[in-house]
Amino acid sequence: MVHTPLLDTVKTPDDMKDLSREQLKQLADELRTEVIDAVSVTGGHLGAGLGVVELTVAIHHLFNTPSDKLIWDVGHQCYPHKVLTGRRDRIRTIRQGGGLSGFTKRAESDYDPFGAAHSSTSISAGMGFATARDLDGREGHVISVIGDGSITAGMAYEAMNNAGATDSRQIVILNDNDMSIAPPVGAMSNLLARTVSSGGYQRIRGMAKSIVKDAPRPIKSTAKKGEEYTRGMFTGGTWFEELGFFYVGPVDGHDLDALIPVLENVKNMKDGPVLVHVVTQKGKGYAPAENSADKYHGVSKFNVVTGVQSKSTPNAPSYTNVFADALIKEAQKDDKIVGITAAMPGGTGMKAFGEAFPKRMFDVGIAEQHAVTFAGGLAADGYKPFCAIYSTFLQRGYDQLVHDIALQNLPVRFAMDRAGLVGADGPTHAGAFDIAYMACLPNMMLMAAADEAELTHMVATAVAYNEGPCGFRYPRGEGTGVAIPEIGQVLEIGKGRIIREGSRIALLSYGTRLGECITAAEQLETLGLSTTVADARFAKPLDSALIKRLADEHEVLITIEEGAVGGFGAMVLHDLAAAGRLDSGLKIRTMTLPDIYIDQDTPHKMYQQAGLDADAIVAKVFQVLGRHQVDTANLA
Ligand SMILES: Cc1ncc(C[n+]2csc(CCOP(=O)(O)OP(=O)(O)O)c2C)c(N)n1
Ligand SMILES: CC(=O)[C@@H](O)[C@H](O)COP(=O)(O)O
Ligand SMILES: [Mg+2]
Repeated sequence: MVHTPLLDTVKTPDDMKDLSREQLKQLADELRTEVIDAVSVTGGHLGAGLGVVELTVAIHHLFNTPSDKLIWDVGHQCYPHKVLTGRRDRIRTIRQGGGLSGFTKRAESDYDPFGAAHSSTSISAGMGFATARDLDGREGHVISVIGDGSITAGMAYEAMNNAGATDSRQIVILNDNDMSIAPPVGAMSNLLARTVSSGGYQRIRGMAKSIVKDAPRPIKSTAKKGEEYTRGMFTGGTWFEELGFFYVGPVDGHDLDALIPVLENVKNMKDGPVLVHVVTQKGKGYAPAENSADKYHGVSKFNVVTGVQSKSTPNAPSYTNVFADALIKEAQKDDKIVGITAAMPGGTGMKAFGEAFPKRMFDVGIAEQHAVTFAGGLAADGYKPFCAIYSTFLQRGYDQLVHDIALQNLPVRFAMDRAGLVGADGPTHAGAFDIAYMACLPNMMLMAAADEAELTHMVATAVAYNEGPCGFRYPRGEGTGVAIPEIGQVLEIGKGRIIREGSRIALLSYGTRLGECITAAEQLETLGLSTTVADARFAKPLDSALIKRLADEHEVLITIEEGAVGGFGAMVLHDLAAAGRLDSGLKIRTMTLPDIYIDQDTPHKMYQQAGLDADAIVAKVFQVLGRHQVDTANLA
């Protein structure tokens, strides 16, 4: 049991207001211990939270949350914030079914004024709060905390460009730990590194003098030195100031003696946006995190003493690894293949690709919009770009998909990882919509892998398909354990396959629900219902001949997919309607994710809740036939 005498007295941030500096330091230590202990039993995002313990304490000590609005970018660093804001009793439920979300969530607490999980939204949202406050003539502060990784995304620049031209009071805290999930990339990252390493550059203007007047001596002398620097010096401060922000920093984000006076002065500023550049260490205060390459960005349960994470032995390779291996093999034969990731080299398998082909892999930072159009340019000039982006994050590049890729019919290949429900990350990360948002685009060719072997074939098919853009989707986690071919075979475009032949019920699967369909078919068979199972492979172009055959030769046709309404099932309905096949007595149903956001749980339970497992398929068949499942005697 963790010994936290001071933390025990903090039920809400109000209990922190009168704490002395020494007590706040003790509180930070206890808070760090509590977060480490909690994540050791739940797993989750750890390194980012450890890096902002002091910052979280300082903000809640100084500002009047929840009346003042505190907006965490991404929200993966919010565990210390949750502990201090009345959720400590549930912190060991974080990311579990029925428990706290792993991100900030409006429905969860008044202290989470804006939900997140996708990055780089906090400055825009903060500006919205600041503007609403100003329009109402209210008082109060708006604080957005954004990381050095997240500030690389276009949306953050759009927000700064807008906010910097106003005199609306808004505080942006740039939490610079020189890390994204992987090491950060890009010119902004270089600029921040130069800014931090240049140390005593801080330029002082009238306001900054008051900012440093309460600061401890080392900061004061740094600031004084800063006065002597010439105006044209190239520093991060200059850059943000050119954009209209009052820049303060860099400040040691683990030193409450530095942080509190600086934030206190910033709090007293009257007009305009201010950016406080805080330097922190990801994983701070926990040696295994500090010393690991990924700073314990996301961990499974672990032993607090050793830092060793529990690892379940996989039964099969992950889809991500199968994709990466297949692409590497294809790239050995075809030097036009290049890989692109938007700050997720490990998660998408692009790290392995980059190790095999250092000059042919591009990590563009958190910049999905740019990644898509960058791929478009490469494709337009003869390359075969594989843009590997999680389904949920590709949403951010949607106009680029439409306008830059599909409309121009450019052969960019979209490898859409994390398709379907993902588990602990919950609804923000569910790959729910890509079938619908991709299938409606003219020129787009679309596939979904039913297992690892199919994924290998789809990689080969995507390499061979140069007529226009295409996408293929596959889920998070391990595959089914089927044998993986050494090299994939090129599939016939728009042709599905029959997995098992039956006569009365037809199950048409798109993606990895195929296994559940086969299980359901076996159950139905034992109940006397002869069932065909087909794997559509393609959502676009659809295998109209296969669909027609299933419709013509069966009493019931059910489509199943790991996606939202408006996706594969809707495509099949359109196809049948166009062929006049909905005018007759065909009993057709579409099984999709329900039209709700499903909270985090194990993927198994989430699919159960979604009604997309074998039992639900069997139940659906009985419902269509108008029979109760227990009434098995007269089924055949
Ligand atoms: C739009 C989007 N793309 C990718 C991600 C995945 N992602 C989550 S956190 C993260 C790194 C963020 O780095 P930074 O903002 O510096 O925060 P840190 O983890 O270093 O505290 C990434 C790439 C995301 N959440 N949203
Ligand atoms: C916060 C965030 O967006 C990532 O850290 C994400 O949680 C990673 O998900 P995977 O574990 O599926 O790579
Ligand atoms: Mg960072």
